[in-house]
Amino acid sequence: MATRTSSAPKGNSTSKSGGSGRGGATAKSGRSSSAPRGTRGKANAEPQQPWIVRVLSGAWQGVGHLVGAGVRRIGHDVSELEPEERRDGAALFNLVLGIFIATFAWWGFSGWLPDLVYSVVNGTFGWMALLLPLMLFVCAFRLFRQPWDGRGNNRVGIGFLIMTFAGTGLAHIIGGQPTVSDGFEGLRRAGGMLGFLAAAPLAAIHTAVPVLVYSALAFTSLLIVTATPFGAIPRRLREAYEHLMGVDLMEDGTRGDAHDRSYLHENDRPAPKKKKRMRLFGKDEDAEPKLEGYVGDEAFEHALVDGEDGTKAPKAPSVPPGVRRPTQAEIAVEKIKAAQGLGNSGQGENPTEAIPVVAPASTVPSTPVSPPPPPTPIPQRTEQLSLAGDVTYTLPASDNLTPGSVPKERTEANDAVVAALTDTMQQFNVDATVTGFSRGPTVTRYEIELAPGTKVERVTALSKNISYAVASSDVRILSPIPGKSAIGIEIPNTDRETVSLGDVLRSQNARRTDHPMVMGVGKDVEGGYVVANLAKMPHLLVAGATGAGKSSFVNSMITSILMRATPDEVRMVMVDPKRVELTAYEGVPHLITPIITNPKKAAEALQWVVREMDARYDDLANYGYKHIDDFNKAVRAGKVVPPPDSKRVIKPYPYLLVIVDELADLMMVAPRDVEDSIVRITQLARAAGIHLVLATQRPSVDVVTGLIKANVPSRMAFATSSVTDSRVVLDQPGAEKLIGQGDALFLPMGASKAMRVQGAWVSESEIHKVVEHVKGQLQAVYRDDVAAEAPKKQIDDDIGDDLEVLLQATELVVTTQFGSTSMLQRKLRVGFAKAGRLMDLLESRGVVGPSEGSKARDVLVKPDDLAPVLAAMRGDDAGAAPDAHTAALSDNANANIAVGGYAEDLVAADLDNRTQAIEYYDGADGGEDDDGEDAWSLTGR
Ligand SMILES: Nc1ncnc2c1ncn2[C@@H]1O[C@H](COP(=O)(O)OP(=O)(O)OP(=O)(O)O)[C@@H](O)[C@H]1O
Repeated sequence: MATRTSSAPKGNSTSKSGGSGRGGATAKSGRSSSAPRGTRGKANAEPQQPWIVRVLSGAWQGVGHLVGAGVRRIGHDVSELEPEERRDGAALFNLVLGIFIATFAWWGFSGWLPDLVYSVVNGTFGWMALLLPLMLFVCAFRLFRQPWDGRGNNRVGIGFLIMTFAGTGLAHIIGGQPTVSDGFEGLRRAGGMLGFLAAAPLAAIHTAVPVLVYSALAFTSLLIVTATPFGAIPRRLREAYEHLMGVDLMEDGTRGDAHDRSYLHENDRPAPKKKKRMRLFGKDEDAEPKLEGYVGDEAFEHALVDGEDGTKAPKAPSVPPGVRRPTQAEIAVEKIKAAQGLGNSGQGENPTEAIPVVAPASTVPSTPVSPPPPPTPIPQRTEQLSLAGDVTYTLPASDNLTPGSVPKERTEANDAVVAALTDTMQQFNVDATVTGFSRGPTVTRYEIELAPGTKVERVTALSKNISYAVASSDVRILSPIPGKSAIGIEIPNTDRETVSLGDVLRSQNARRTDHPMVMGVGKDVEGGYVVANLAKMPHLLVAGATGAGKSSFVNSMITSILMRATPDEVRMVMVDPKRVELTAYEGVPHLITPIITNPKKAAEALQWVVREMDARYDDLANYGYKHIDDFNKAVRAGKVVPPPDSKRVIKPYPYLLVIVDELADLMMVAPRDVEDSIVRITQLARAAGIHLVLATQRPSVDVVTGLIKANVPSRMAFATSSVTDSRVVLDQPGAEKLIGQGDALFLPMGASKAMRVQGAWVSESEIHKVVEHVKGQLQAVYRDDVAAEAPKKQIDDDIGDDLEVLLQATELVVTTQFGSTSMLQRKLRVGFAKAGRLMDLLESRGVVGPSEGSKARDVLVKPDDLAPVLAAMRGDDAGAAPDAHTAALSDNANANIAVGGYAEDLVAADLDNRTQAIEYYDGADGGEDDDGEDAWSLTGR
């Protein structure tokens, strides 16, 4: 059986679009430049052949193509073979020979020629001559339809040869072991000449020996032809049984799909019946995926081992059988042609511009194209705070944060992926080209452009095949890339890079603003630095599975603030129920209260934040300002004057950043209180300069409730364990495909699409240095009212969950001056038992007198006294007049600025310095304070 030995591209891997688009052009020229050796050899030899040979050969080929075209249309259509891939001449030879032998072996034709051939064939193979036509037909069928599958065709051919040999040996034994003395006629009626030669020596030992040997050989040949490994025999037998009994093969789809990958249109998979027929013809459709499956498994195993021992990144993964991967040189040649005209216009300088696929990385080794951010220090701000004349607070020096590794723009791993993507597109006949890629620290986004008329769905439907081809389960497809007519395929880098917080804070955009609430977020997929203003978010939800990078993000955030903000600009409340994540910051002067580790205390601290917010709002309302920034500006300008009889010194309010490292722990302790506080803070606190950052590893609906979600507009989703969690955090899937360790989707307020970023990394030692610097200058002055004041507002235990309805009942009874249980029942629509309980509560609080049988009770509170009674029930400090309350809180707020235990007048004396300082950054940032300004921004590299 004539087969091609080298694997050639399968037929339909070639675009038939006539080169429409670059994909088509690339595919075509790629193929022609890599025309099969056999074809090329033939073309060279042709001129040397006599014309008669050429004519006959041409005629033979012509008939072969004609028959082949018909055979390829049998069942599901595989007629899209390229001319140079066909083996129709050889296939026709097998077919004609099979028919010829069948004429006398099966149908008994006679004549001098059949008789002559019959004598030869029958004399050589004996009874096996009956099977020869069948074998030749199978070979012809394969050659017509799958000429590209050289390996499979060779296997079938070799299997048939072994089968013939074993069959003749067995036939010789069964035919009575004729000897040469029985003559040619005697041998023909057994195993023929071949059978005699095969079996006679073994039969001399014992008759059983050739029987055993050739039975085993025949069985083995059957396995070879059907490509069945020994281990798969039971499964094959079961399948065969199911097949014959007409039972649906459960696994068939999978096998069929895997096989289809090698030569069928993706959307053109055969119906189960057709698959059945193909298998009955001995086609190795089951075998191919199995064999290739082993190869594929190996590739994945290699990838794993490589990853483990840190050796070289895996090469592009295996491709389906018979499909030849274009060489790097071919890719380079084609892409250089395609990319001509793009020039080298500063590629890499603009992070939004993908690197065109021009040459393999071997010629562009893993070197950065654009320079890393300058390692120059962050300029010291002019408003360094002078405290008490002899203490000057300086921000930590930039060199406390070490520079990260130099970013790479292209590595060999990227080129391997480009080759794998190109192959996949070709295999599935998708007319698309990989036009470039943008390498980020964790993932690279490959850009794919479609030829006109090619559907986007053709590519998106290939996501699993792409995952397979690049040996990664974390492939994410963006269609389109926002702002571009291209599909983006994000594939994790096998050689990840760490993003240093120092680099992010030294980037252009971070330097552009002095706003103290600006933090370094990380780097996006295009390699641009992402910085965000926490004041503009205005509240942030950080979620992700354990180990995904939340705490590292929170560390980066806090360190950013410590690097950029003085304690009088930003104050922090840190809640760390896990107890270990934030301990490094204990004692920094930016803290208002020691780090809170007790969830119950944390819930109370949130209530303090609500009170602080109310106090700030009171000031805003009293003095007629809408935002704390305006109020602060007015204070510095001396426009805010306290009432003449007040001793209060009005000072600017610092921003207040409340960080909760594990929201779930708080929600478990006091879900209602925590939710109420968070909702109140998030609804109003923006104008008051109070901002919440809530982190959780359990983004489920009982932790991140609908109310919390609705009021926390910015989201940072690290890798989640399920798509449901992703939806809870982002309202869209995607986070479940992230690869952990700082890989995140960032959805700042106002953005419609989440941005993929690699979070900035700050090491323990860097944190330590920064914290030491900060603590060395000032000691933290904690406010004891944060956790202490809250118990005052405790609601009595006996009221429990009935506070709201009790307040209504009190209002009702006092305003109507009618203490009737049945009235409460009617008006409040409660049952008798509840109304009776409410009346008992009212009696215990002195609102009504004791029961007097069926008569209504006396009401002891006059309508004028209703407000303090209600306040007492709520747990508010009833005695404090609203004004006094506000003033006290405001003084507390001002005390926040009194760092280092200095007296208030000292702080007041410093006001001028601070005023100037704060005006400086407000002025520099003035334009950004407008509503609607993005909370985040990107910079170049
Ligand atoms: N931005 C990053 N860059 C590099 N590595 C990171 C980054 N973020 C996290 N990692 C790696 O991932 C590990 C786990 O991160 P982290 O402790 O922040 O996860 P977590 O989500 O807070 O987990 P848990 O909820 O269990 O505390 C870190 O020890 C670090 O090795």
